[in-house]
Amino acid sequence: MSYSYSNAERAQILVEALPYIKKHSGKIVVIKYGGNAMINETLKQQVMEDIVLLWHVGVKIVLVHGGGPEINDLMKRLGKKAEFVDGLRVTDKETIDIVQMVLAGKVNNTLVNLLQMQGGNALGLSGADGHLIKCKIKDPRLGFVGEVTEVNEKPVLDLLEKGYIPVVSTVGCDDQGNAYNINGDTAAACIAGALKAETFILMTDVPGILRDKDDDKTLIPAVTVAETKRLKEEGVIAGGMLPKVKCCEDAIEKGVKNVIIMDGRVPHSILMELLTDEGAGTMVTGE
Ligand SMILES: Nc1ncnc2c1ncn2[C@@H]1O[C@H](COP(=O)(O)OP(=O)(O)O)[C@@H](O)[C@H]1O
Ligand SMILES: CC(=O)N[C@@H](CCC(=O)OP(=O)(O)O)C(=O)O
Repeated sequence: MSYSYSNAERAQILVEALPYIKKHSGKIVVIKYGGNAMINETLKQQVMEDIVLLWHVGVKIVLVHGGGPEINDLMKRLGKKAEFVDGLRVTDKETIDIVQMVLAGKVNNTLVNLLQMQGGNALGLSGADGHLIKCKIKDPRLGFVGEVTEVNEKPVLDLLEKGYIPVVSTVGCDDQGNAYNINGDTAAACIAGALKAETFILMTDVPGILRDKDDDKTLIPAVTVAETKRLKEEGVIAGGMLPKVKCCEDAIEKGVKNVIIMDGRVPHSILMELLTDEGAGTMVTGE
């Protein structure tokens, strides 16, 4: 989309971003990207543009991605039925191979490529690289689904230090070399926590935490962890939002300053959140 702004208006818009650029430059921002926001090619392109723009102004971006719909797609093509228990994919031996191929292979490569096409310098790694994500079996009934036991943030810090955008797929491994499938939100929250990120952005398919989940106009722009606990007790936060909010709480407990649940379907929502006073989605903070 292009707008008919005068040059003076364009300059004014850029100047208005200056305090926000100063605020975030040099800080670590972890972005969890996945789900439907990753299916739409135009939206995907816009997310990559946002990331590269922020990277150019000195924000230390770490992109952690899922790819559930793409795993479903390959499973279907291979004639395998996808099965979920409490939102987690039942992952047998064959499925973990598919998960690795899709997440650490196709999706990771594609995102690295797209970032580089926008002029960014990206480097892909999986949770198995550099012992980034260690895990153990979460529940034997789920097969190779990993529960994160340890995050070694050093490889990510090294890449940030060298000026790269690390792009992380959420496959982990144990000391015996078994690969595990980890839920994208959970893995991203663990990485954000280990990095003590300034900001952790969780992209989803709803505007944020809503007071009435069927009414987008009831968006709650900001909540504290104490308030999320109350909203859960009241039943306002339920269903798929429950594990998401748990990820926010865990990340904050580990030292992340702000977590933002935002709508990945809104074009340039990342820039709106970080570089304007409009904000986007729900910001969760410790107090
Ligand atoms: N208070 C709430 N605000 C927003 N969404 C909520 C709320 N309570 C429950 N939900 C449900 O949570 C879902 C988001 O979780 P989910 O679909 O698992 O996200 P994703 O696919 O991005 O991981 C929404 O589609 C909505 O149905
Ligand atoms: C254990 C488990 O369920 N893992 C997820 C990992 C991918 C993911 O989380 O993808 P999104 O972020 O796109 O949802 C899965 O297999 O679908």
